[in-house]
Amino acid sequence: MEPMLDLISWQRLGITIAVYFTTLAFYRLFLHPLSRFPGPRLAAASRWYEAYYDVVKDGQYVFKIAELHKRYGPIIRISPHELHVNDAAFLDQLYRQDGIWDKHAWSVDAFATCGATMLTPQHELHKARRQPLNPFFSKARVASRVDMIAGHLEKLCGRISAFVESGEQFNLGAAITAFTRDVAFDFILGKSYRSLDAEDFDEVMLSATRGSGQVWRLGKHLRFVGPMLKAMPVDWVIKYGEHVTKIFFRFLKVNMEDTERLVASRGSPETAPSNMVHEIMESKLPELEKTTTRIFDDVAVITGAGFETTAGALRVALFHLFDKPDILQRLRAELATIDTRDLKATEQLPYLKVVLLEGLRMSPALGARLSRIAPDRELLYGKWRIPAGTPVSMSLILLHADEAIYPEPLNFNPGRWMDSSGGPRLEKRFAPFLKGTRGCLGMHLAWAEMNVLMAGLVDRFDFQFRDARAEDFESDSDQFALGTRGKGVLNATVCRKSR
Ligand code: HEM
Repeated sequence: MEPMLDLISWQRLGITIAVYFTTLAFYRLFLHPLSRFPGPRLAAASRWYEAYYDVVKDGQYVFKIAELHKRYGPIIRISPHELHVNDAAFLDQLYRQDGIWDKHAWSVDAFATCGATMLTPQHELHKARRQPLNPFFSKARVASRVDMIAGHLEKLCGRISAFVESGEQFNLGAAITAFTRDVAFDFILGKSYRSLDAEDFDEVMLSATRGSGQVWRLGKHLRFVGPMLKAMPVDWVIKYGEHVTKIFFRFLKVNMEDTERLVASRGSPETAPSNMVHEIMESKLPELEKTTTRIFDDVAVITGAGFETTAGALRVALFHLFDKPDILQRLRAELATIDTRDLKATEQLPYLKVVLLEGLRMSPALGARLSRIAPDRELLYGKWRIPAGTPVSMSLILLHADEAIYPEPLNFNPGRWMDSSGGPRLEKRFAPFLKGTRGCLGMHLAWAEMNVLMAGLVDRFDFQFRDARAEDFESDSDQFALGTRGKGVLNATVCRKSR
């Protein structure tokens, strides 16, 4: 017995662990297929480097990566396993329609919602799950729901008109999120979640988005966090959680019940209008993919992807429009050239389009770097041969602020997209929704909402933002979604547009 105890003594255990980690670090630094790529040694040796910026520094790794690019060049090794490229010319190589493209499981699994299409690492399974969603989110389907979008706009304008009468200050930032949220749920589930009816526009959802980013970052490094949170009984969290968590879980519960209701009503004649759940249920996917749990993962993630993304671009564009009278006047003059506000007409307006492009540039929807893996072939970046199976990522925050492409990137300047030589060149290097097999599913819905809301509000109201500053809209952290300094708040007073 004694020799056995001796064998597992603490000292031996310590030495074994030390030898293991030293050997692992040696392998990663000198023998690993990525060892010849530039980047900091610490990041190459251990993921704890990233964990420090993710967890301790609260979502700062993307900005550290920007610094590292300045030092080491456009392609760098940012962890033992992953490369990052900061060069818009590589967008077309990495986000493509042809070929097999996996996602980095380590990153997407941290959400513990493996049934969601967006978070499915494997190419084939993702492709199968996305198939029934493509027609549901097509431009034609969105066009068929413009009345629904216009209805929510009227409700928003009604709420804003009440603030015109009262002269009270209100949070336009939360009101915009309420609009995009109500539209997204109505579109996806055929039911509005009525944030536009809430007195404070369900302002708490702004913090909830940020909170889920924190959980995701922690879950990447501590793998038990996501599954543990998912296993917690919802009613228990609603009872004992802190304020924001409670509200978020209450909302998740309603969302789950709605999904269950729609799954159960499959094929029934008096079911809700067009909704995504039925689209999946009626698809050719195998029955295993049609369980309530799997579909709920998709509902939760797609509805989650569908509001702060669009709201962020609208908020920054609205702030700058009302902060820069010349841009506002030009947009109003353009709107005056059409006598309808329907989607088809507003889509044709070139200045409205560049105002929105500039909003999308200054508010890239996602703070997270977006990885792709080519499992079956090498990728080429300049002289670099990237081994098959390597997660390679790019970050929209960094691309959209590249001074070489966008001089004075912090300046809201729609004109940069109109310059006859520069504009088309810029659009070629710009992909705010990304492209390829895993590009944004909700792009047409987002464009419709942005066109309708912008034309609707600019036409009717004059906003004043007394305590808002341009810095409030700058990204301050990676919350998977974009974290901004102002956290989505945009306090406004309003009057009717002067004629
Ligand atoms: C301005 C608004 C939006 C922007 C800029 C945007 C941007 C993006 C980007 C960059 C991706 C790629 C993410 C990745 O590689 O992991 C993405 C994916 C996605 N987006 Fe959006 N998005 C917006 C609005 C929406 C809306 C309104 C919806 C739905 C209601 C939506 C649903 C999705 C989904 C489901 C995916 C995953 C697609 C897949 O993996 O096949 N997005 N979006």
